[in-house]
Amino acid sequence: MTAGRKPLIAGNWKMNLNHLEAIATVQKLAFGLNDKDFDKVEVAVLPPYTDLRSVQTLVDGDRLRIVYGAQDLSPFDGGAYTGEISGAMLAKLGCTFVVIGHSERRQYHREDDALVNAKVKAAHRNSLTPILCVGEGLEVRRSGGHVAHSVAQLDGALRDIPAEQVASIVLAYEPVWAIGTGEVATPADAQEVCGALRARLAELYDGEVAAKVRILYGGSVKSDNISGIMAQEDVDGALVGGASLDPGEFVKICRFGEMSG
Ligand SMILES: O=C[C@H](O)COP(=O)(O)O
Repeated sequence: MTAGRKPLIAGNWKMNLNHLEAIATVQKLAFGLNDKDFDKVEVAVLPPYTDLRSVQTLVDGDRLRIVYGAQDLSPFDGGAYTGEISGAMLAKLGCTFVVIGHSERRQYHREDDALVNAKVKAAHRNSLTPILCVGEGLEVRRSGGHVAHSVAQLDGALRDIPAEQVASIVLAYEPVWAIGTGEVATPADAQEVCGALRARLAELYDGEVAAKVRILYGGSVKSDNISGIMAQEDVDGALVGGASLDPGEFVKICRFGEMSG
């Protein structure tokens, strides 16, 4: 965490919580985060598509300082693509963010770097901020190729994306072996790859662009390990899966700076 980049804690609900559960969850989050001086951290929720309208109504109606986004989008802006959701539809629902290239999309839906790149472009066409995920599996980690692997995914995702668009992007380093396993990367592991991603941005663009980009860590983040992760220079927040489904725990994660010991 470095002054100048506002920390972002984003809860990726994955395929959990229907729209009624979403309303109850956001209400509990709002209750836990509603003091006026809690503005040092940007808090986002990333619900399933079917929850977005309910979340929008709640956030707008109660003027909550919680932003929200989707977990994926189509690379196309409209047309005969059964089952797809366009960036324009998400923008109309007031989404700020959209997750792109999550390892579960890469693994279960065979998304490759070219498709991830097309989705980043679709997000920008529709004024959505990508939360672009990269990260290695266990075999790559064991072979020592984790930095090169994550940097290569970054290169593929950002092909032909101009500097002014990259500056507003959010990156998320999520080692696949740490997702939903309870196996959290050490703060030093997180810093190693997040630092390498920032250095690569400086090479591809320049230091000014690299310094603006927020880089999150994701993988078994909980209230008892967030502080060590956030203490790292190049880690600007967290992409939280399982722990974001428990509003009490998610509030504690968002309030990481207030925890003692
Ligand atoms: O998008 C979130 C990540 O996949 C992390 O999930 P997790 O916190 O359940 O390990």
